[in-house]
Amino acid sequence: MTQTSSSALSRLRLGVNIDHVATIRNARGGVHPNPVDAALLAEQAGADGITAHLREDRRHIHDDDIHAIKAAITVPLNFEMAANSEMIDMALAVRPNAACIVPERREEVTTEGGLAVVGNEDRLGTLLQPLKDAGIRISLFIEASEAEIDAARSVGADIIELHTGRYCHDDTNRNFEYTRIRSAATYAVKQGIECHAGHGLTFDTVGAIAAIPEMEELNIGHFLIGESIFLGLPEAIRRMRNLMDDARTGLSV
Ligand SMILES: CC(=O)[C@@H](O)[C@H](O)COP(=O)(O)O
Ligand SMILES: NCC(=O)COP(=O)(O)O
Repeated sequence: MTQTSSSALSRLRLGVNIDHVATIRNARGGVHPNPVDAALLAEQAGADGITAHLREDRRHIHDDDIHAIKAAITVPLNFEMAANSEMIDMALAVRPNAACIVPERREEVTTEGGLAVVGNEDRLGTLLQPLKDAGIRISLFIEASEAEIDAARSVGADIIELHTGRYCHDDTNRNFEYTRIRSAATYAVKQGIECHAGHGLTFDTVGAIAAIPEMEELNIGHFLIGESIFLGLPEAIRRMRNLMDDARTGLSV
């Protein structure tokens, strides 16, 4: 195995998800804190992209937030959305850099798993074609499995984002979950698909995922917004960025 400096690897991008700034705002039904301000602060602090999830129930991010964020930021917008025609229309109106298709269940507290692409290829392929025609990159938020990666490729996905929730939250099976994610990342890149990861990542869990050489982007939100209460958002981002960079220093491929 050869030692490769981190400079020889593509720089691992950090997408900051600002959903839960809107959660705090909505708690009082007002306008503060403004997710747009958070997105700009994150960009100034070194975020390589902004992620925002317009849920069908609008529990946090609202339609106006998406339009305002897209107009304000200069880094790419990763627009998270459910696989339905309402969100397709929204994505075509906003024209984000990427649309990340995530599963939604109104009763869920947060995303519970990956999108079921296997078995839904025809529906997803047809639904997402207008986004591809518009030049919007297609990202599918999936479980770490070769079958889901193959299905994602068959519907024209440019990117897969591997769900890291169980890896982050299940102390008993963390090694097993890590091995699944690592294998899936290697497989995805061999299939010509860009590999991202996200959900539940913290200062304690980001390192092993960041050290996967095929990983190109991590999307991190809830933990960073929580940490920003204590450290401030720029410092929380700075610490996460340093942990990601440290994890890739001296990587062997
Ligand atoms: C797909 C994912 O893991 C998150 O990006 C998603 O936004 C989680 O949903 P909430 O932000 O509503 O917790
Ligand atoms: N797709 C994952 C994401 O955007 C952020 O997830 P989380 O860090 O808020 O759990």
